[in-house]
Amino acid sequence: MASKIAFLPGDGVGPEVANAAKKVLDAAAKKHELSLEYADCFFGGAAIDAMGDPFPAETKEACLSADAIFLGAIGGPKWDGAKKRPEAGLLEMRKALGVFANLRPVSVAPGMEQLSPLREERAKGVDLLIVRELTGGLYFGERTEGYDLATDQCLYTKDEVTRVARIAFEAAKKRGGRVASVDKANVLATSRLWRSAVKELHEAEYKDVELTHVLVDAMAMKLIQAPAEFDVILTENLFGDILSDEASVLSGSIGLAPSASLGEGPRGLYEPIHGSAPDIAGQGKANPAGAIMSAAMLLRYSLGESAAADNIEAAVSKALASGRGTGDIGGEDDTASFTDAVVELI
Ligand SMILES: NC(=O)c1ccc[n+]([C@@H]2O[C@H](COP(=O)([O-])OP(=O)(O)OC[C@H]3O[C@@H](n4cnc5c(N)ncnc54)[C@H](O)[C@@H]3O)[C@@H](O)[C@H]2O)c1
Ligand SMILES: CC(C)[C@H](C(=O)O)[C@@H](O)C(=O)O
Ligand SMILES: [Mg+2]
Repeated sequence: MASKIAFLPGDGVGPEVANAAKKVLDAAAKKHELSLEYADCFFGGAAIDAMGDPFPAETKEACLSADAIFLGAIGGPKWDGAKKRPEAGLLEMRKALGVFANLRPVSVAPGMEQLSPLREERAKGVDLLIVRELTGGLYFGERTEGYDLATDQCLYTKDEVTRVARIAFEAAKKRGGRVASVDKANVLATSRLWRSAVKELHEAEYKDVELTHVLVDAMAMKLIQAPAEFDVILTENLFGDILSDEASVLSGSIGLAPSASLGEGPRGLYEPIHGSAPDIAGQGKANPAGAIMSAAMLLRYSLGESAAADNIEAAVSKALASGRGTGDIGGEDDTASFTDAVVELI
């Protein structure tokens, strides 16, 4: 039976990188004899234009009945004044899918240190996984918005912290065995709850994993100063959003960074971590590697096809190692020619 993928290209460079990922997925499917069926859906600004809502009921239904959801990117200045912005649609979708754990891996492959802005010793051996809580915290609290006063509520329950911490500890057991939990416990009540819930779970079930607690401002510094020291970085929604954009640049460009958002079951949401990049949209300049690697994560986590996922990841690494790449990493490819190079290697 065919695996069903809800396919949401979105806005700006979203469709450019999503179509690149689809091309690579199709090549991997052919090679590994997988049957994939796509349901094309309106989402984000494109859905506001077509249907008046960034997350229309039809799209929600297609996502909920799919095995996996693939998203390009959404948003852009065109919809800044919209009553319900594309970004609100994205938050609503993550909540509706129950994908509370967002995995954002960042690594610098041996020999690829020259792509990193750190360029030297510090970039060597960087291999980290950010586990970002995705359906709680400031992004989902109540808001009030007036002319001279606005508020955003930050709320976490212990259960919300424990379930995402468990994902981080389990991931660490399969990687380097270390978790750095990031919070702002010197100021925020939600961070003190975060720290005590993480400690309690560690004490009860994961004593074999090394756990440290790092304040978020210090982590912003350490990610530049000594990024190779870290293995799994566990953190709440807002901090994870910011630190993952920062960490992505360690490998050369935000355009290289993939993500998987997972909940209780195998169904997941896969998207590069970057946005719609309005400054380069429509010019064929977007780096599709993050979207392509997100497609690999889809095969691995939602469809259980790890051989096909390995094949895609190896093809991207090989293409990059041979000097192929888009302009953001100093290469001469456009989106299409880099994608073709990856397809060729598959
Ligand atoms: N998941 C998502 O869909 C998502 C994520 C982040 C931002 N956004 C939205 O995207 C819009 C633009 O946001 P922004 O400009 O702050 O962030 P952005 O990630 O779109 O772009 C930041 C910078 O990175 C560059 N960049 C991004 N993706 C790239 C790629 N694939 N290849 C090469 N360069 C790339 C851009 O050109 C830009 O200079 C906003 O509306 C924002 O809300 C959406
Ligand atoms: C667009 C925005 C809502 C989104 C987020 O903050 O989660 C984006 O920045 C991301 O990282 O996926
Ligand atoms: Mg972000």
